[in-house]
Amino acid sequence: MYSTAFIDLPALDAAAGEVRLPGSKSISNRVLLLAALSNGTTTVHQLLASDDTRVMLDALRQIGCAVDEAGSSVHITGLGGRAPRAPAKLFLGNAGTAMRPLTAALALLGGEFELSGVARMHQRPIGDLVDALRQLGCRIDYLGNDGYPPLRIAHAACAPAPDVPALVPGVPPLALAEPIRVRGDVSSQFLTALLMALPLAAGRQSIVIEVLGELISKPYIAITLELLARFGIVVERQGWQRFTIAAGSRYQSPGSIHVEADASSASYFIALGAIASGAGGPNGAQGIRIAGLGLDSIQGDIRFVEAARAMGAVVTGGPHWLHVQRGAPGQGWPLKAIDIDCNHIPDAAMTLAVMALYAQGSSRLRNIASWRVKETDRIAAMAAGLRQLGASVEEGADFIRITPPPRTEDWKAASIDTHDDHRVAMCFALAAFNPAGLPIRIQDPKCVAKTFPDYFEALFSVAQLAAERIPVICIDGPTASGKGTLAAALARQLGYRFLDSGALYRITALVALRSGLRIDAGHEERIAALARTLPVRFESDRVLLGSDDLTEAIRSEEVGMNASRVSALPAVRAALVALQHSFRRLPGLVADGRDMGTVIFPAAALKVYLTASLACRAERRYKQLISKGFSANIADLCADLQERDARDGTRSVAPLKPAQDALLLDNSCQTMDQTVALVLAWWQEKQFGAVSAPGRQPGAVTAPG
Ligand SMILES: Nc1ncnc2c1ncn2[C@@H]1O[C@H](COP(=O)(O)OP(=O)(O)O)[C@@H](O)[C@H]1O
Ligand SMILES: Nc1ccn([C@H]2C[C@H](O)[C@@H](COP(=O)(O)OP(=O)(O)O)O2)c(=O)n1
Repeated sequence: MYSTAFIDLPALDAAAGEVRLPGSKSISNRVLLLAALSNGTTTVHQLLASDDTRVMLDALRQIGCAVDEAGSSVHITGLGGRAPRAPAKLFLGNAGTAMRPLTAALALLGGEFELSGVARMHQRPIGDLVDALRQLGCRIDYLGNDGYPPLRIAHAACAPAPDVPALVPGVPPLALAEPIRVRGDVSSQFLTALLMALPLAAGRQSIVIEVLGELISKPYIAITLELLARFGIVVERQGWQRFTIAAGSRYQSPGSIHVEADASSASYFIALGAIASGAGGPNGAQGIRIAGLGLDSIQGDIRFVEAARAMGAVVTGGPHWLHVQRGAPGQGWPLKAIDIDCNHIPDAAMTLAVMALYAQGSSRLRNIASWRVKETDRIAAMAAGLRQLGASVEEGADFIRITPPPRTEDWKAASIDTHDDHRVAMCFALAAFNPAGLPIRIQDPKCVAKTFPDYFEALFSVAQLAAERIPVICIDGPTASGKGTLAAALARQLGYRFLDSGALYRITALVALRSGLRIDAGHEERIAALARTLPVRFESDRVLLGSDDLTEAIRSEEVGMNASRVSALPAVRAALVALQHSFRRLPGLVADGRDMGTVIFPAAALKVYLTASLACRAERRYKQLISKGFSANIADLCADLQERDARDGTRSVAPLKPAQDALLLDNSCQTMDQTVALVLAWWQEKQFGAVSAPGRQPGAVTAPG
C-alpha cells in the first residue's frame, strides 16, 4: 500500500494482463455480522482485508465473538443466542456497513454500547434507522448531533433466540405486532440493517418491514437477502416495499462461505480494459482479465458491465472470471457517451464519470443523490477533479454531466483531492491514460485501504509504459555529499523505487575480495563475471546477497575505497548496467550514484548533482562512521575522500561529473530536510509546472567542491 502524502502517476500508455481483486466489501461485512449472530463457527474465505472489515472484526471481538484470523480466511464463532459482552465502546471508523447493522443488532440484543467513528462518520445520517428501532422500543440516544453517530444503545433487548423467552429485566418488550417502517430513499443500509438484525426478534412471530418512499440501491438489498438465506433466514418479499421475516427464524452458520471479488473494485479494471489498449497478458493475450468475479455475481455492481458495454467495452465472462477489451476503432473506441440512471450501481457509477473523459460527447449520470451522503459529497468531489483535468461539468442535486476536454491540448495535469474517499482515488487514477501524456497526482493514496489496499500495485502490475518513459530522478555527486540520504528520502516521500548504485559496486568489491580476487585490471573479467550474477536484493532498508545480509558490512570506508577501485574497471561497469536498468519500474525511480545522469539514465527528467565542501563532507562521514561503530579520524577521512573523488572523477569510463542538464546543489549550509524539500519542489515543477522553486539557480552547474 502507498502511505505517501500523494502518488504521482506518470502518463500510462496501455494495459494488459490478469488482476486478482480483493473480496467484496458489501459481502464481507454482511457475512461477518451474520456469522457473529449465528450458531456455530463460520470460516470466511477471501475476506476483504481493509479498514472497514478491520473495524468490524475488532467490534465483533469486543462484543464476545471468537475471531481467529488465518491468512485470507477468518474463523468466527457466533454468539448463537448468547448475550453480547457489554458494556462496550465500539469505534467503527468510516464504515457504514459496520455502523448501521451493528446499531440494529446491538439495539435488539441488549446491553450498553457506544458506537462512534471518524469525523465523517459523524456526518453520515442514521436517524431513519434509529427512528425505526425506537418504534420497536429500543433505547438509543445520540451523543452528538441528532440523527447522526456517535450514539449510545442502552438496555434494549428482545428474546435473543426463539426458545429463550425471558426479556432482560427493566426493558420494555419490543413492539413487533405492527409493521416496522423505515425510509428507503436515503440509504439502503438502513433496511439492510433491519433485515439482518430483526431475525433476532422473530422467534415466536413473523416480523414485517415496510419501506417508506422509493427504495434506492435495490441490488444491495438483494445481496442482503441472498446472504441471509445462506445463514438460514427466509425473508419473503413483496416488491421492494414489504419484507416478512418468518417466525422461528434462527441464524445457522453455513460452515464456510467464500466472498466473491468486489464488483465495485472490478469497475476500475473493467474501465481500464475499455480505455487502455495493450497486449501482454497470459500468452500475449490482449485486454484485462479479472479473476474471482463472474457475470453471475450476486453483487449489484456487476451490472456496471452493461454500462461499460454501452460505452464500447468488449466484455466476456464465465463463472469466476471476466475479460475486458477495448472496442474496435470507430465502434467501441473512442468510447460512446452515455445517459444513464445509476440508481442500481451507485458506487461503480463513479467509474463511469472518469470513463466519460474518453467518450465522444457529453455523458449524464442520473439518480445519484446518494453520492452526496457517502464518504464525501461524491458529486462535488468528482465534479471538482474532472474540471481540474479540463472537462466541462454540470452538477445537480442528483446528476452530473461530463463533457471531456475538447482537444488533446485542453487536458491539464491535475492534483486530485481525494477527500478520504477510496473511490475518488481509484477512479481518478484512470485519468493517467489521458491522450495528452500528462501525469496525475492522487493525494492521500492510502485512502484506498478502505476497500482495496493494493489498488495502485494492482494497477501497476497491468499498466504498460515504455521503460524510458518511467520517471527517474538522478542524484549524483561525490562521496559523503548526502546523495544516499537524499535519494532514499525522496523515494520514500514519492513512493518511488530506490537504486543505491554505489551499493552494487560495494557488494562487488566485497564479493571479489571474499573470493580471493585482487581488485586490478588483471582480474577485471572475473570480477565482471561475478558482478553479472550477483543475487542482490534490496528489502526495506536491508541489502541482501542471497540469504546474506550485507547492509552493515558494505558500509566501511575500506569497502568504499575498494568499491571505487572496482568501479574503475570498464567491464565491471558494463556488467552492472542491466541490473541498474531493471530498477526502473512504476511509478518511478530515484537513483543515486556517480553516473546516473550521465550514463545509466541519460534522459532522466530530473538530475541533481549534489555536493558539499570537503570539510563538511569529511565531518559528516566521520559522524556517520562513529555512529555505526567504525573507528575514524577526520584527517585520514579528508585524505581518503580526496583520493576517492580524484579516482572517481578521472577514470576512463563514466567518470564522476555533473550531467550537462544537471542542477547543481551545494548543501554545505543546508539541513537534509531543506535539501529534500528543495528537490521535491524542483520535481513538482518539472511535472506540474506550478510551484515556484525557492533557491533554484537555473543552469548553475559547476565542478564539485
Ligand atoms: N545536509 C546535511 N546536513 C547534515 N548531515 C548530512 C547532510 N547530508 C548528509 N548528511 C549526513 O552525511 C552522512 C553521509 O551521507 P550519505 O547520504 O551517506 O552520503 P553519500 O551517499 O553521498 O555518500 C550521513 O550520515 C548523512 O546523514
Ligand atoms: N554509480 C556509481 C556509484 C558508485 N560508484 C563507485 C564510486 C564510489 O567511490 C563507490 C562507492 O559508492 P557509494 O555511492 O556507495 O559511495 P559513497 O556513499 O558516496 O561514499 O562506488 C560508481 O562508480 N558509480
